[in-house]
Amino acid sequence: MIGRLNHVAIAVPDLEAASNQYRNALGAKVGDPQDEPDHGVTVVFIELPNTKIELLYPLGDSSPIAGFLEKNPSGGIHHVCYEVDDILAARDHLRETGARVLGDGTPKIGAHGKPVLFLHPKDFNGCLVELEQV
Ligand SMILES: CC[C@H](C(=O)O)C(=O)SCCNC(=O)CCNC(=O)[C@H](O)C(C)(C)COP(=O)(O)OP(=O)(O)OC[C@H]1O[C@@H](n2cnc3c(N)ncnc32)[C@H](O)[C@@H]1OP(=O)(O)O
Ligand SMILES: [Co+2]
Repeated sequence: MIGRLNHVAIAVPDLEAASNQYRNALGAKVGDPQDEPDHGVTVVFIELPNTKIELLYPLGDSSPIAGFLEKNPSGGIHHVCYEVDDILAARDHLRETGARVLGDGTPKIGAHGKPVLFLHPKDFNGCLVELEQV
């Protein structure tokens, strides 16, 4: 069911500093910050030859990543995103396996304009999993 690794997301305490570090120290192709108010984050995408890095910074006062950054003030890997062909079929299958789909199970439109869902980290070895329909 899951396909390519679409991105690895890193929550950062300073989006500009992290962007400059990837651009200057790591020589990566770094995009511009993109506010995603529906998700409570500002994101910066870094294009790699085989996947993307998604830098995340809280946006607004009820960001879902605020708690993560409080616990990890230097930042840290926040989630991985796998691609799926059919996100509703994936959701229903995962629910049948007992996995918790976060929210009410209705996909939201993510940063790439595609439907996304999240699976609880406690059900996937402490790793927050995002699914993106491509
Ligand atoms: C623009 C969209 C973009 C895209 O790719 O298109 C995005 O990726 S948006 C990304 C931001 N949105 C989300 O992350 C939505 C899904 N996340 C959530 O709903 C929350 O972050 C949640 C429920 C995973 C955790 O929320 P919170 O930290 O407030 O809850 P708890 O403190 O109760 O945490 C419960 C338990 O889980 C551990 N935890 C929390 N976050 C993570 C994480 N990222 N990775 C691994 N584990 C995580 C936390 O430490 C708690 O564990 P415990 O042992 O009980 O302390
Ligand atoms: Co993501």
